[in-house]
Parts: sequence; structure tokens; C-alpha cells
Amino acid sequence: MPATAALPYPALLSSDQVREREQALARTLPHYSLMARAGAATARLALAIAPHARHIWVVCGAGNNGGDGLEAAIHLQAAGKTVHISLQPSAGKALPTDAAHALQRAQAAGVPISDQPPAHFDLAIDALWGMGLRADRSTPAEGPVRAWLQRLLDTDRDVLCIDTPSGLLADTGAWLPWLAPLAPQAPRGRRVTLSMLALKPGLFTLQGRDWAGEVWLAPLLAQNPVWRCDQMPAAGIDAPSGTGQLVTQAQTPLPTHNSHKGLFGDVAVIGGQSASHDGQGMEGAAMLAASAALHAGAGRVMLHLLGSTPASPRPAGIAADIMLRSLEATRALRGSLVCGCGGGSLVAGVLPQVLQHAGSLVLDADALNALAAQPALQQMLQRRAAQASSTGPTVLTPHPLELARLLDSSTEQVQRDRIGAARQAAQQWQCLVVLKGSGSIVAAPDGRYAINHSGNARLSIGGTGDVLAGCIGAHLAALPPGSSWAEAWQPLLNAVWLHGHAADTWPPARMLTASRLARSLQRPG
Ligand SMILES: NC(=O)C1=CN([C@@H]2O[C@H](COP(=O)(O)OP(=O)(O)OC[C@H]3O[C@@H](n4cnc5c(N)ncnc54)[C@H](O)[C@@H]3O)[C@@H](O)[C@H]2O)[C@@H](O)CC1
Ligand SMILES: Nc1ncnc2c1ncn2[C@@H]1O[C@H](COP(=O)(O)OP(=O)(O)O)[C@@H](O)[C@H]1O
Repeated sequence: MPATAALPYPALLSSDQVREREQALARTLPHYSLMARAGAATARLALAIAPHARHIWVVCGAGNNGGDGLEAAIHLQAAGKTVHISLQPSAGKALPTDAAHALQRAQAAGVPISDQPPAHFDLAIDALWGMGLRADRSTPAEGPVRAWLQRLLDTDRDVLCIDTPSGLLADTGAWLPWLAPLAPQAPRGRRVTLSMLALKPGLFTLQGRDWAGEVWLAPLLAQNPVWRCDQMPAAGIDAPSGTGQLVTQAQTPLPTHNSHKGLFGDVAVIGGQSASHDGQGMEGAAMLAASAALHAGAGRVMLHLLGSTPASPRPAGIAADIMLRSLEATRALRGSLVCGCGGGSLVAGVLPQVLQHAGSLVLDADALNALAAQPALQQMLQRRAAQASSTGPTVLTPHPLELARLLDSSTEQVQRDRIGAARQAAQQWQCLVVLKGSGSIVAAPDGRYAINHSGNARLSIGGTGDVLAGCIGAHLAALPPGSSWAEAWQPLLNAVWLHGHAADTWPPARMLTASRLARSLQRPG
């Protein structure tokens, strides 16, 4: 396996894939090289992120993650820091060979090792458990290890995690079950994680975003560079097939000068059940999606409010650029269709037609709930996928509860393995799936997946999902009729990333609302 190869994006490797990579690399290198590089890279990053830290607490486990910590401790002491190691007892088992070697080196260098953590530290290095953490061996830690873990979770000091925050599962971003209740909602201090060899998906979704904090990669190459995950060079590490992708930017071609509105495609939004139907007006959701489509670059935007008639008054607040249209008129459109935002109970009635005739299709909110409730609609969705060359790609945009309904599962189960759940749905329905939340997962029918790196908790308010649906509609609108899901993949990633990016670049003093978010979206390119 070559040490480097051009990669258009930062790859995400499962723990099994990382282990294969480690073994392949280790076979080509002298003994102890990888741990020596891991420890040196950790020490270098520690000095860079906390240059003024004087007292450093290094918490080491009884595996190779601990070995990396021991090696880092040696470098930090040599750099003039006061270093204090706490080492997990190995419960009668021998340490792995490299970790045992690291321990000998630390002892020879005279780095103090004790069960008692220091009374004070400026920086902690979390080297307790990394990728070797097994979810199926979930017995609560006891004694000093439990106390160290709790201190790492509660501290307001900087924490540099080697490979993963201890207790966080590298493949899912979930805590070990017994640890979950002990972890505060969010860390009190700054967290930085240095991922070894490759980026792991669990650092970027569910609990990963908060607890891994700023993620860096040490690919453990000869020059031993470290890269921040959103600033990786184009030539990164080689990636086996079936790897995930971290989306850290949009990849959009520049629009040609000789453009016209027809090039950008049309978006029709169907949803927003009117209050006259059952007293519950939900027009706002569809209006948000339409506004997002408009601002994200659709050539023209049409809106059909469910339950409305040509005689219905135009609801206040709909931008003049948006055309109110009958359901039939939306059928004539060449572009994409966004269906379900605020769709209420009426959306189920229009779905058969929509599934049959729409080109690129985005199904959100009540459209997903209707699908989950009606097997006949699910069969139509499957038929649509089989005939995609005469229609177009379908994108489902569930939040965890909507996906749980679709999979006949529970929110907890979906969240326990967000990537697995999104991939399962993509495969089952032969659709593209965007599982929303902290670290949205985008999955395709062939098993590929991506995690979006943009976005933040300011998006956790009503209506931002409607904005996302409209934004995706705009990005898919220019696809030719009959496009495959593979052709929709990159425009979809762009839409998801730009939606989050709008929140990341939001002026701090200005309240983010869904309607403002929709208006802040920009045409790609
Ligand atoms: N695998 C790699 O790619 C490389 C590994 N390195 C380091 O080695 C680490 C992997 O090393 P290991 O495979 O030895 O694993 P770890 O050191 O991550 O974990 C092994 C330790 O965790 C304990 N453990 C596992 N599951 C547990 C659970 N549920 N509750 C409590 N204790 C549990 C084990 O008993 C063992 O003591 C990586 O995270 C990285 O830091 C680096 O040295 C360089 C290359
Ligand atoms: N903590 C977070 N970090 C990143 N994105 C988030 C976070 N919370 C919510 N979002 C995003 O905000 C949007 C919310 O969508 P959704 O739950 O459907 O809301 P609504 O139905 O009210 O529009 C999604 O795009 C989701 O990914």
C-alpha cells in the first residue's frame, strides 16, 4: 500500500479499516516507529495548542493508546514541562509490546508515574482508551481509572485526546453506555483530538463534535506532519473503498458567464397545509423551503400550498419572486420538487402523483411520516428508484425520529449508530438519505457515506430543516431529467455543507432564525 495518494477529500475510516492500515504500514517500518511518531506528534501539538502550560497530566491506559501517551510524556518533559503520568493497572496482563517499550523509556527518562493525579494541571493528555475501546466490554471502570475519567470529563482545563476522547466509540460517536450518564452535556474546557493514521467517523457526529472538539490528523508518515481536519492538503492518505468522507467545503464549478435562468433549473415546493383544512396552518414551513430554494440559486421557484385553491388569498410574507401554483402546474416543471415541509395530513394524498412524476425529488417532514405509515407509498418509492432513469434521484431528509419511524426503530437506536441507520435506509429505499443533527450523515444506496462538518447548535431551532430541504432542491434543480443518485451526490453534499456554513459564519450578535437563514443562503460558485 503506498503511504500517500491523492485524495479529493478527507477520508473517514472505520476502526477495522484503520487497523488494517496500521498493520500494513507497520510491516514496512522498523519496530516502534508508529508509536514513536504518534507520541512525537502528540507532544508537538500539545506545545502548539497550550504553549504556556507548565503542568501536564498524562492519563495512560494499558494498551497502545496509553503507549502513545507515555511517549508523548517523554517529549514534553524533555521540552521543560512538569509532567505527571497516571497509568492504568494492566490487571495482570502484559502490556502490548510497543506500550511496554514506551513504559521502559518513560521510566528511564524519570517521568513520574503515580495513581494520584496532580492537584493542579494546565493541560491534560487523554491517552486512556482509543480505538481499542470495545462497546461489548461495557463494565463500569472502578477505582482510580474511574476517578481519572470523571476528572477528564469535568475539568475546565484544556484536554488533548489521543486518537479519541476516552469512552467515545470511534465508529459511532456514542459514549460507552455506562459512561454516558457521567458525561456532562458538553465539556467545560477546550478539547482537541489528534486522530492517528486516519480520521474516525465517531469524532464528527453525535457526541463526537462536542467532545472531540478541534480534530487534527497525524497520518504517521515519514515527515510526521499533523493537519487540522478542515485544512488537509489535497494529497492526503490513501483510502480503501467503502470509506466515508468528511465534508469540509463545497465543491462547485464556477458558473459560466453565458448563463440564463433556465440553466439553474426550477424548484417546486409542495407542502404548507393551509389553516382552512384543519385549523393548523403550516404554510410557513413550505414558505421557508421556497425562500431557501430561491436564495440558494434556483432559476425559478413555484409553491403549491396544500389545501389551497386558485381563489385562496396569497399568504402574507411570500416573496414576490415566488410563484404560487396549482398542484397540476407543478407537474409541468423541469427541475426538482421539494415535498412535505408542513405537509400535514394532506401530503399523503399527493405523494402517489409526486413519486411517479417528479424529476429530482426531496422528501421531508410529513412526506416522510406518510411514507413510514403507508406501505403502499413505500412500494411506490421503491418502484420510483427502479425507474430512476425516467424520473430522477430521490433524497430523504429525516431527523432521527423521522428515520426511526421509517426504519420501524427508535430514536435511541438510530442515534446509537447514525451512520449505520442512514446507510440502511439508503439501501432499503435506494435513495440518498440525509440524517440531520450534530454531524449530519449523508448516505447513498451503494454504502458510501459522508459526514458534514459545517453547522452548529444555532441551527437547533424550528424551521431550519425546511430551509435545508429548499436548499437541497435548489442544488438538484439543474440536474438533467433522469439523473442518477450518483450524479446528485456532490450537489447534495454542497447543499448540506452550505446550509451549515451559513450558520457557522453567522454574525454573533444577530439572532439566527430560519427565515433569515433562508435569505442568507447563496448561489453556489
Ligand atoms: N491502531 C493504530 O492505528 C495505531 C495505534 N496507536 C494507538 O493505539 C491505540 C489502539 O491501541 P489498542 O488496540 O491497544 O487499544 P487502546 O489502547 O485504545 O485500548 C486498549 C485498552 O482498553 C481496554 N478496554 C477496551 N475496551 C474497554 C471497555 N469497554 N472498558 C474498559 N476498558 C476497555 C483494554 O483492556 C486495553 O487495556 C490507538 O487508539 C492509538 O492511540 C498508535 O500507536 C499508532 C498506530
Ligand atoms: N447541533 C447541531 N449542529 C449542527 N446542525 C444542527 C444542529 N442541530 C440542528 N442542526 C441542523 O438543523 C436542521 C434542523 O432540522 P429539523 O430537525 O428538520 O428542524 P425543523 O423540522 O424544525 O425544520 C438540520 O439541518 C440539522 O442538521
